[in-house]
Amino acid sequence: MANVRLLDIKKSFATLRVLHGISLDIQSGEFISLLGASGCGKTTLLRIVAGLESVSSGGVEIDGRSVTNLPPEKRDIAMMFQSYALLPHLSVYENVRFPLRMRHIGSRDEQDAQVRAALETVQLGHLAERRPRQLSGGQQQRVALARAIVSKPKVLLLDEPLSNLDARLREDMQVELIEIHKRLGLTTLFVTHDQEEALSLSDRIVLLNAGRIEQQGTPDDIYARPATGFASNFIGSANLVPAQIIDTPTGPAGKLADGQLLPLPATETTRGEATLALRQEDIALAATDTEGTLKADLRTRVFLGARNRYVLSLAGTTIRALTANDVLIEDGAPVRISIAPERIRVIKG
Ligand SMILES: Nc1ncnc2c1ncn2[C@@H]1O[C@H](COP(=O)(O)OP(=O)(O)OP(=O)(O)O)[C@@H](O)[C@H]1O
Repeated sequence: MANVRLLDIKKSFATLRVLHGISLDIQSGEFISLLGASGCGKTTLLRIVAGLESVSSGGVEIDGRSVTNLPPEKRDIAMMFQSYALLPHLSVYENVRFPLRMRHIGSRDEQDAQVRAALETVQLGHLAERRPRQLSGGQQQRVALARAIVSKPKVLLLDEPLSNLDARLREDMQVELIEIHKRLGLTTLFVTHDQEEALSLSDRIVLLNAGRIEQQGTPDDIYARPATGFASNFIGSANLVPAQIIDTPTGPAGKLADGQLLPLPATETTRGEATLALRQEDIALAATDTEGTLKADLRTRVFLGARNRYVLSLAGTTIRALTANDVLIEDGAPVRISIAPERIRVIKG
């Protein structure tokens, strides 16, 4: 276990500036997700921590010691990639032993004990003699994980390790990753563009936007209090609706472009131009005009199995609402929506 410090890391590829000054303190044993859209610089940052990429400026410290100029093998870090990169001609056992062999770690007996322990951790002890092609995608992924943890690294770097798995397997592996992390307590930096994955796995989420940290916090924090429009949109896929925040006899409200009023909590202090962030899952739909509901136009319904996603037009803005699949509203029918005032986030300006 080790703490990791990223010190004002900047990185350019020729004229392309990819990272604009990333500073981050990662506590020993912490599980951090780097979350962001494709191309925002997540992988580049991870490769810099691993030593596979140089910095343009700034540095990396592990346990208070600068590793900025150390090669990957001197950093005590293991990295697992999206493609598992298993060696096809070696057995599962030999794939996992590979890093120990390459770095001459331990005697043959010690290596054997470490490989067996790593395979047990990922529950693959019984498949040690198989070749990678004789395994399912999920099993191959576990071999890659065993290979990453076999040398007992101080820091584990995971670059979208679950993205090649189908939805069901992915959920299973998420649970396993949480359990393995708890058991081994490795400081872990996990790259993903999947907000649900980040929310379910991490102690802390670091949201990256175009090479900068947009926001960081615990999953609860980031989900409940996205600081910017970008964060709202990215986490929880909120709808962003422009509004004028005004006082009404019953308290503050968001006045939408068509004049409809959306009540806000009494504690809301913003006034004037703002954006309302409305979470898809917080929007309730009704077919009848009851008090406190707003009129919207139904554009389409997308059946998602357990849920429905309704695409609506609210005061000229397209919004999406995620509901249980028993809320059935006919296409073309008038729709009313409501949303609990305390669930609405007001973003200034
Ligand atoms: N070796 C390189 N040479 C030139 N440009 C690069 C290099 N590596 C990455 N880039 C560019 O840097 C930017 C950030 O890439 P990076 O792979 O870090 O993004 P990412 O957030 O991990 O995206 P993804 O989720 O798609 O992997 C991209 O515009 C990419 O094209």
